[in-house]
Amino acid sequence: MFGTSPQGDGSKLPMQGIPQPSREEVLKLPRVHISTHPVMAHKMTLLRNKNTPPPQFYQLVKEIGALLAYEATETLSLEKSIIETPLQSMTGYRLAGGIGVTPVLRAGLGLAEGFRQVIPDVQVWHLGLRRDEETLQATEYYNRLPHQVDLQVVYAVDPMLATGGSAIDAINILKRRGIPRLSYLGIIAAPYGLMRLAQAHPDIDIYVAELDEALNDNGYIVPGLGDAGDRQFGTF
Ligand SMILES: O=P(O)(O)OC[C@H]1O[C@H](OP(=O)(O)OP(=O)(O)O)[C@H](O)[C@@H]1O
Ligand SMILES: O=c1cc[nH]c(=O)[nH]1
Ligand SMILES: [Mg+2]
Repeated sequence: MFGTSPQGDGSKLPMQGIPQPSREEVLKLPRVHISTHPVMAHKMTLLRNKNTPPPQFYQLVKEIGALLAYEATETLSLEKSIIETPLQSMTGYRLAGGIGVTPVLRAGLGLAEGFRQVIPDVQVWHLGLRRDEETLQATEYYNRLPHQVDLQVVYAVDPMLATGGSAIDAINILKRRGIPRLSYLGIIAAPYGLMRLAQAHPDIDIYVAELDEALNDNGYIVPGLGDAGDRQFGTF
């Protein structure tokens, strides 16, 4: 029911009259993870505040990206690593296989920076998608994904999961690169976009900081935070 994308016909607002699932419905989805950490809730309130200026907003996106990265990497595989401490040898662990992060431009850039503060040696694969604000359809305008893939997992990172169109496209593009495991990492999801992403890609894990109420008729998440790209980069 929620698998179709909105289609602006010019005569009405793009989400007008389109049924949306409730928060309760999407909370039942099996691979959806919504943060319950109090530090996240604190930072989210600062982020959403319309009086938070771009430099502080960008800093918060990075901090939230680091917290999300920590939560979303809890199931990564490890391999044994024998080292010498100053006192003796011991068997420790290191992450098995490489990790990739795909920031969906522009708004995903701050999240990717936060991710890199947790795991500095990730590969960063940039992907540019732009949502048409009248039809809500995303188009690809930049793609620097390498052809050689030797990673255990790639995280597509983008703060806003609204209709889900951009996230579905990003995962489709990454799947065509043959990556064995993919996850999506975002800040705020609308139930509509979360349901569509989970239905289109039931094989990925989806991590978000918070789940909001709905999309408004224009396709913006409410209560939301406005335009995550503009608020990071000061382009109002
Ligand atoms: O779920 P959707 O309905 O597809 O909407 C979400 C997309 O919209 C925003 O990007 P935008 O197109 O505004 O680009 P920007 O990052 O350059 O601001 C956001 O960062 C997502 O990529
Ligand atoms: O609420 C929204 C929806 C799409 N993109 C944003 O930046 N914010
Ligand atoms: Mg934007």
